[in-house]
Order: sequence, then C-alpha cells, then structure tokens
Amino acid sequence: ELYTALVDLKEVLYTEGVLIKTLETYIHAETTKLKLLQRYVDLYKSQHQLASEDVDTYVANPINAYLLIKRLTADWRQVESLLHMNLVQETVANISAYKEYLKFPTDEDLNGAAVALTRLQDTYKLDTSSLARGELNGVKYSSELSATDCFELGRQSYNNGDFYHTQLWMTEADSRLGREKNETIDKSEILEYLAFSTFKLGDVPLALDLTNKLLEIYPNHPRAVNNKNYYESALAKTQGAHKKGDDNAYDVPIVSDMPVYSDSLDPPERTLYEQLCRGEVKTPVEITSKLKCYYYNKNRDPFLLLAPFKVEEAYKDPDIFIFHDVMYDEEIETIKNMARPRFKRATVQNYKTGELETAQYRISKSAWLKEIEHKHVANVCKRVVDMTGLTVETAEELQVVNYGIGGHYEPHFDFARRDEVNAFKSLGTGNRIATVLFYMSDVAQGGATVFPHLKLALWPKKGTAAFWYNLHSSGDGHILTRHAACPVLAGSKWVSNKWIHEMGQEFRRPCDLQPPPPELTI
Ligand SMILES: O=C(O)CCC(=O)C(=O)O
Ligand SMILES: [Fe+2]
Repeated sequence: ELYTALVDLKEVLYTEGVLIKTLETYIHAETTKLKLLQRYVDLYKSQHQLASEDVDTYVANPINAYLLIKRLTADWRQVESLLHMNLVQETVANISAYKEYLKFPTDEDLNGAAVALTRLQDTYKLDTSSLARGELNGVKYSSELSATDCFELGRQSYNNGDFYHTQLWMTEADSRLGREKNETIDKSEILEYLAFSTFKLGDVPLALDLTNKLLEIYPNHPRAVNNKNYYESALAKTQGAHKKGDDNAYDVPIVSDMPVYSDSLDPPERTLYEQLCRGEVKTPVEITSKLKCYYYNKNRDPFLLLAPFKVEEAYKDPDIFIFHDVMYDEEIETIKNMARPRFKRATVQNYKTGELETAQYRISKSAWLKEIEHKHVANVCKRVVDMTGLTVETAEELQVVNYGIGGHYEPHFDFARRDEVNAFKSLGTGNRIATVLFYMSDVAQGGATVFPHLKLALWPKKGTAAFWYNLHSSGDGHILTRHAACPVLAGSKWVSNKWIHEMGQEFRRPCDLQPPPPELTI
C-alpha cells in the first residue's frame, strides 16, 4: 500500500537506485567477461590462421606443437571457467536478498496508483492526452507516458471493471503508438482491449470496427474471430428489433459510462464536492460579506497578549475559523519525523459493524502522537486550548495524516451519528464536539478541504489551522459540517487533526436551551 502516501515513494526511489547499480555491476562484469573471451578468440584465430596456411610445417615445429596443445588444455580451461562463470545467478540472488530489506511496490500498489490517476482525471477534469503529456491542469510536471504506459493504465482499469477509463486510455495508447518511432507495444493488444471495452460501453458497431482492424493484423486471432461473430449477431438482432420497432436496441449489457467509486455519495453531493475541489464554486456572497478577520486572545494569556492569534472567519453558522501561524516550522518537522515510522493506512469505522477497515474513499497514511512524547506535541495541544477555549483533557491524541498520489477523504462527518455502532464508546468521553485541523504543508495543486453543503473550500497553507464545532450546543450532530479532503493533484499534503470531545466542556461550551432545527441535525 505504497500509493497511499508520498513518504513511502521515496523509499521505492531508493530501491530503484540500488537496482540500477546492481544492473550496472552485472553489465560491467558480463562485458569484461565477453571482452576476455573475445581476446581468447582473437588469439586462437590468429594462431589457427597461421597454422592453416601450412599445416604440415606448423605441426612439425615442436614449439607450435606445444603451443597448440597448450591452447586446448591449459588455456582452454580458462575459457571454460569463464564460460561457467554464472553472473546471472549471482545477480538474481542479490536481488532476491534485497527483497528482505528494500521496499518493493506490489501489484496492488500499481493498481492503486492507476486508480488514483483516473480519480484525479475525473475530479479535476483532466483530459487524457494532456495527462499523457505529463501535464496537470496546464502545468508540465513529469515525463510523458509512452503507448505502453497508457496501455498499462487501461489494463489496470479493465481489471477493475472500469470500462470507461479502459476506453479512454486504450484510445490514448493507440494514438501515441501511431507517433512512436520505436513502438513500445503491439497494436493488436490495444485493439483487443479497446474493442471489448467499447462493446461493454454499448457501442457495438464501433467494437466490430475495431475487431475488424485487429483481424487485419492477425486474421486468425482466435478471440477476435469469436468476438466478431458475437458482435455481428448482436447487431443483426438489433436490426431485427429496430424493424419491429423495439427501442431496446442492443442485446448487450450497457454499463454506465462513468465509474462508480462509492455508493455513499448522492450524485448532487459528488458534483458539488468535485466542483469545489476544482475551485469552480464560490461561497455565496451573503455569507462572505459577513466574515471578519481579527486578533484574538480568549484566555487572556500574557503570552497571547503580546502575540494574539490571527483569526479569519471562513463561515458563519456553522462558524468555521482559520487560525494563521499556529504551528511553527520546527514543530511541523518534529511531528512529521515522529509520524513517519508509525504510518499506517488510514482506517474508517464501518458504520454498521463498528469495525475499523480500509476504504477506497479514504486514502492516506496516519499515525497518532501523544503529548508526553515530545514538547512540540504538547505545545501544539496547549495552543489548541488557547485557540478554542476548550479542554483537551478528553481529546484524542494528535492524528498526523499524509496524503500521497490522489490521496483523499470523501465527504464525511467527524462526529459519530446516533445510529453508529460502538463509535467512541470505548473512549467514554462523548462525541467529537469540535475539530482542529492543522495544515502542515502547502499543496502544489488540489488537496482542499471542502464543505459541500456550505459551498466552502479551505486551501491548505502551512502553519494554519481550521476550527469548527461538529455538534450543535444541544449535542446533536451538525449536518452542515460534512466535509472532505479533495484528492492531491500535485505535491504532498500533511495535516494533523485534534479531535476535541464533549466531556469536560460543560462550562466552556454550555448547552443551549433552544434545540436546533431538526433539518440541521443528524
Ligand atoms: O485533510 C483534510 O483536509 C481533512 C481531513 C479530515 O477531514 C479528517 O481527517 O477527518
Ligand atoms: Fe474530517
């Protein structure tokens, strides 16, 4: 599960470096061996040539006789030992040994990275050709993808049953192949996947066309021959149906042309979420016109009188605040270094069973840090008290999160809903009353925290923190605090969460006598 965070990719890059060195060493040894053999051959040839010119004279000479025999005994043993030298075995053994202590990505990682790319493609509406050119939203970052790279992306999508992206990437592979001097993949392979995904998406005439193209290359391709027959009969049926006026045209499974990631988001929420991620939706002016920025010192802490918090209101009702410069670079470095070796793939609580499990809708790595472990962690927690006026006695430990390629967290609530099994029960401190979300990095592109119901996007800025109450003062969950972490498009995103619980806040945030409107609770 390397694709879940960028930190691990650095280790993979190191592995690649070791493999390059190993291969170079092997090639060097093999070249030296071949050069030596070449030298023997040259020597043998020149002597042999000489002998062949006048065989009788040559063998009659005792020195020549001696040399000839020596060449095929002592010298030949050297040649044989060179031939026996098994450099391949040695190299392969070395590489196997590396598997013990170097990080190698798995096929699951490859699939994860491919899914992440296609997710970015959808969320940020990236067109396939630009992506293949190494461009992300018009910014050229990486090297280009070859036809075979595009083909592999298509194949991964195909294996996931995602025919929409199979078609996109196989089409791109085909057009790239047409421009390649040294072709990196066989056209017939592309055509086979392209035809089948096209068929699955319901375009039988095009699938037949593509299959015919494949048959031009390999007239006896067994699967293509079968498919051609199948498509032709499907089309014949269709034409019959048309004549009969049957509108249900094709006798083929027509799958939806857009992939379905998770069933938890209703389509309008997904649309808003993605629009916010792309920065296409702005918070309504009725809200933004009421927002203020100010200096703040709730606890009248003498230190804070000198350096009060810089607060920016991001939303009103529910109130969402941005605190500027509340985590220092030194603290961020400490926290990152402590988290790195403990990172685990982030889990989510199964809503029905209460079990923790990994899920496609939350892809990141996270670790928990205790206050007692380092003064920097303790200072950050103390700051949370000053910022919020709440106690952190009952809060969870600091959760550090790193998002890698396409890492994201789809819309969710931080609090536990009434019908959730076991949520936070073992903690015995009540529900998550408030969230403080520290941004520990800037993000080159993507990675906003968005609140779809509020049409609000918070863009990560290193050292700032967002703060909001998840619960109404009645203790009911606030439906409008639903939020998400958009996929990271470029760069690496680091955040940490301090989740503050209900218990102990009785006098700090008194309960309201007025219950909230039912439509705002969940
Ligand atoms: O990373 C973000 O922007 C939000 C993270 C979040 O919502 C969470 O971890 O609960
Ligand atoms: Fe959250």
